[in-house]
Amino acid sequence: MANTTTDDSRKENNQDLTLERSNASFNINEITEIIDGGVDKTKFRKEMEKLLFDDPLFKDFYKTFFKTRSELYEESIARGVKLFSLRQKYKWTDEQFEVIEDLVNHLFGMSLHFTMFIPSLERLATETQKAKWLPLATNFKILGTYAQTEMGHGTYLQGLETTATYDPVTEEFILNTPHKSSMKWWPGSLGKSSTHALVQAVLIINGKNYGMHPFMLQLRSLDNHMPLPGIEVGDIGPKMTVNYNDNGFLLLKNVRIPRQHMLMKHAQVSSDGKYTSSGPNKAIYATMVLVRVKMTKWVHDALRKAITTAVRYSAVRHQSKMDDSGPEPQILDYQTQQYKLFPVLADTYALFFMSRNLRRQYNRMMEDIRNKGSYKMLAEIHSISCGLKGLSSKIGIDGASICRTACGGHGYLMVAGISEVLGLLHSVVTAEGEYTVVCLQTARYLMKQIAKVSVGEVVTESCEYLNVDPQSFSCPLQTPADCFNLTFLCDIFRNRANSLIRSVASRLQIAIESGTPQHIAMNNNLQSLVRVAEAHSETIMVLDFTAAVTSLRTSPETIKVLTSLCQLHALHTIVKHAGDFMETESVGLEQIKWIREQELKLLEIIRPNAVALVDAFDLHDDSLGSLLGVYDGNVYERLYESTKYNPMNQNVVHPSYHKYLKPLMSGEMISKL
Ligand SMILES: CCCCCCCCCCCCCCCCCCCCCC(=O)SCCNC(=O)CCNC(=O)[C@H](O)C(C)(C)COP(=O)(O)OP(=O)(O)OC[C@H]1O[C@@H](n2cnc3c(N)ncnc32)[C@H](O)[C@@H]1OP(=O)(O)O
Ligand SMILES: Cc1cc2nc3c(=O)[nH]c(=O)nc-3n(C[C@H](O)[C@H](O)[C@H](O)COP(=O)(O)OP(=O)(O)OC[C@H]3O[C@@H](n4cnc5c(N)ncnc54)[C@H](O)[C@@H]3O)c2cc1C
Repeated sequence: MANTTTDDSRKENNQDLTLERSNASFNINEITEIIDGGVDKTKFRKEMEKLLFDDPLFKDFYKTFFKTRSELYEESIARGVKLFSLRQKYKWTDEQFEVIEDLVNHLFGMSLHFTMFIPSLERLATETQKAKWLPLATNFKILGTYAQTEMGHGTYLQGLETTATYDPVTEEFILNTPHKSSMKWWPGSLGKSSTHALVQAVLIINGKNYGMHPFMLQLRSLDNHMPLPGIEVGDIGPKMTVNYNDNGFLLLKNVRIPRQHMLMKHAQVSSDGKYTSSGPNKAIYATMVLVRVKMTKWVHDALRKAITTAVRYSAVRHQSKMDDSGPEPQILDYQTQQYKLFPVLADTYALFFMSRNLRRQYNRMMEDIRNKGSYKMLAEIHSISCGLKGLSSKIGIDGASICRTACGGHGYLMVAGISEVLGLLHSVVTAEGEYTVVCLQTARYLMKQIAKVSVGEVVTESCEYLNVDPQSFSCPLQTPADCFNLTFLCDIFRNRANSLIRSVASRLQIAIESGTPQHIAMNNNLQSLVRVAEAHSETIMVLDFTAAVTSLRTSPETIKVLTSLCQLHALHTIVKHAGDFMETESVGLEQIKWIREQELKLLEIIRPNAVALVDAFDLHDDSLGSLLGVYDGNVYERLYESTKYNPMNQNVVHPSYHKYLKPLMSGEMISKL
């Protein structure tokens, strides 16, 4: 039976949805608990939904679509302040706060305070610095952001131009953004809200450039919020989405800060200007790794909203006829609709299991760093998280676009909620490392791993498949039924990635050995390098999903339905990249035909459980933020109701009629020309 997180005061459930729900072959609560992480966590989430969505500040998400930017900003600050106060009152942990962030769609002001500012202090500050700033930050005496990107450089951190020049006489750093291109541009909550910023700037001592380092900078007075001397700060303007957020710009002119305001956990400057460093030189990039890991889960959160909307709407929407004498079918019954939506549904689940595993690996790495001072896993986690952040954002954008179009005209309305999801996903594909750029980081790592294999060195866990010689591989699919064998499918993914990696590595080696300068050889293979990063990341996703479904401790019915999704995720990914799989002889032409047939069979298998599989995400209507995807399915009534909130309908006759249309129609306008 369905969970009861929706607003019961509303109408009767739509009959189609009721029937769909009664047809489910499994207990949706089992999946809900897996996704929440256990019964207690489901209970906590439901309590939080009650707490939040009884409050008008967090209710009826769709009304935000009718607001101006300034109203959106103000409302988001009110939400942020409420959430921060509740966090303190109830002593929510970071993990619990992440649940809250998801419930409210990250739609609250100052979100970077907890997403980046505090984690940066935790990772980059010394114990003394932490003792000073963390209590101020966690008690909201200071509100912070992460200011790294500049107008001229976001990707290439070695090209940053903001300078922090050490003055040993006063024991201060002097901060400057010397050119227009050096101004900080993009940091969230910088424009109007933050009192402080973690500024990444190039450290200069005695004229020597030591590269990017983190500095704590107070931006605004704590009395009246005015910018401090030498600081110009403001909002960068309307964006594709996240318009509630005051992403900002920042210019600095000879702003002096005490020496102790450089975050010195990994690098230190003594009072007489001596530079020392400890730990790996990329340790100052630590916060970016954390956010990339989190983003893979954010993509799952976003995509499950889009797919819930699209599947439920497809179950209540009837259109056209399959058979002249029959009724208009649910659009979900068209094979084409299923082929659009079920692979997205499968991807959404794949994203969940992948992001859960990535987070676990990240947590293990952090434990190693904290307890043993060991950074051994850092390179591996950096490489995996880059590729998976990139891949998940691509899957998210593609999937949400499909959901949008699958909802026809109504899907184009903002109140359908999918455009908002899509816009948010577009921010994820770019922020925290642009897609191509992060893929290339993964590819760089893969090239190093394959070089290790060639000299008999041990490779890291995610690359173990490189130890196999692709020459010894033969496609394990002997019959169409083999296409459902997850062990076979995993081997096929491993072989495709292995072959692609080896072939690019060998092309690079040949080019370099024949005298092509390394940077030219790299550039000539850049697209292939992105492709190997994608292949590697897709392999990880399939392996993670398979490992999860084959080790689940739940009912056979639930395992069965999740296994079908895992199979569909793998088969659909093969079909999307059939060229790659055939080129690497991971599958043959015959197998591709079987895979296509089996994919269609899976649509039929999944169809009876489609609604239950999105219900299992157990999204509260106020979190879903879509009038097409509401739990009760009364879509048309909701759409009509929404016109009441539309400011365009405030006056029956709009003032522009009197100003323009009437004079045109009466001839007055033309006679004036
Ligand atoms: C209905 C509604 C429904 C709605 C539903 C919605 C539901 C929910 C949806 C939720 C949506 C919410 C939306 C909120 C908005 C978004 C907020 C996000 C905030 C974003 C904040 C930011 O955006 S903040 C800025 C991030 N800005 C970058 O991300 C710069 C990229 N650029 C680099 O990151 C470096 O520039 C780059 C390339 C590594 C090269 O760095 P470089 O040049 O120094 O290094 P090289 O390439 O030379 O590499 C040298 C060696 O360093 C190694 N290495 C490099 N990085 C390393 C590292 N991190 N850790 C360890 N090792 C590392 C490498 O592996 C090499 O190792 P080796 O030598 O052994 O090979
Ligand atoms: C919503 C949002 C929120 C953000 N929040 C913050 C924040 O809080 N703090 C902060 O500091 N920053 C923030 N940013 C900035 C963000 O981190 C950068 O925009 C991002 O890292 C991309 O860098 P860029 O803009 O320089 O893109 P560019 O690097 O200019 O990318 C443009 C194109 O150039 C290509 N390209 C660039 N370099 C290479 C290369 N080496 N090889 C191949 N192709 C390349 C890219 O693939 C891309 O196609 C935010 C951005 C967004 C959109």
